[in-house]
Amino acid sequence: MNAIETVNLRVWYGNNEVIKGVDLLIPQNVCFAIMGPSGCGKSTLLRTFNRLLELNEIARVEGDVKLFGRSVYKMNAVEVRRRVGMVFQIPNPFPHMSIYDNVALGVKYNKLVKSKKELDEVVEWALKKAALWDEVKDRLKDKASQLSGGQMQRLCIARALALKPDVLLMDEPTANLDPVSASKVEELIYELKKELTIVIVTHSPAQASRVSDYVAFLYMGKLIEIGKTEEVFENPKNELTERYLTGRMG
Ligand SMILES: Nc1ncnc2c1ncn2[C@@H]1O[C@H](COP(=O)(O)OP(=O)(O)OP(=O)(O)O)[C@@H](O)[C@H]1O
Repeated sequence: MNAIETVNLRVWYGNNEVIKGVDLLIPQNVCFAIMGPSGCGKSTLLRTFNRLLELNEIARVEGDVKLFGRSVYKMNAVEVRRRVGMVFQIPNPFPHMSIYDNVALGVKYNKLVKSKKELDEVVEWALKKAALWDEVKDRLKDKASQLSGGQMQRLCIARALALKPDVLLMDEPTANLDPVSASKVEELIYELKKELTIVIVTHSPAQASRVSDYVAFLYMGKLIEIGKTEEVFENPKNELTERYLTGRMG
């Protein structure tokens, strides 16, 4: 079964149609990249997957998004957002909260544990999964704002993982990181996709080719091409894809 499926998905902001009938299938346990030039609708598409888009009052969605075969619109929105975690372009931990609380908060809110001991275990587990534990284990009470940008982004990944999601959405997760921190996040993606499905938005073809198994090329709200990353990069079927991959598109 596919992790995510969209069926004739359309999105408008007011009268402006920005996603124009997208059908795509995202298999389980892969890293799936959505690439395309600025403004083509990548972030908008991603935000339909966990129903985050409906928090925007002027956004209107038509069509369907299925999570493991079930329409997300027939599920509880809070449950959808627990199962489909998200990491953003600018690391957004709660800066005044401790490192520990940043990870623990959602776990408590979703009542996923019964005791403090269990909570400690989940926090440790998530920080280990996000490859941050060794750097923070002796300073869990420090404020998140005291971390570096790269550490903050891994903290946000830990915060999402602590809810044990099936899918992790990453919207340009390395765009604001230095190269070393960015490659740490890319290594993490490689490890994490063994256990969950990752959908990453990137405007960098190089990053898509490094991290993803499948790739979709979006252009002006339309899905131009989709396939195994190797095949799309080696032999793009659409001229627009080729122009994008060879840097001949703005
Ligand atoms: N909150 C909003 N209100 C109105 N229009 C919006 C809103 N967010 C995005 N748009 C418009 O929708 C279109 C798609 O934007 P979106 O952010 O999804 O593209 P993107 O491919 O992720 O771009 P980028 O790579 O620059 O982040 C753009 O024309 C943008 O101006």
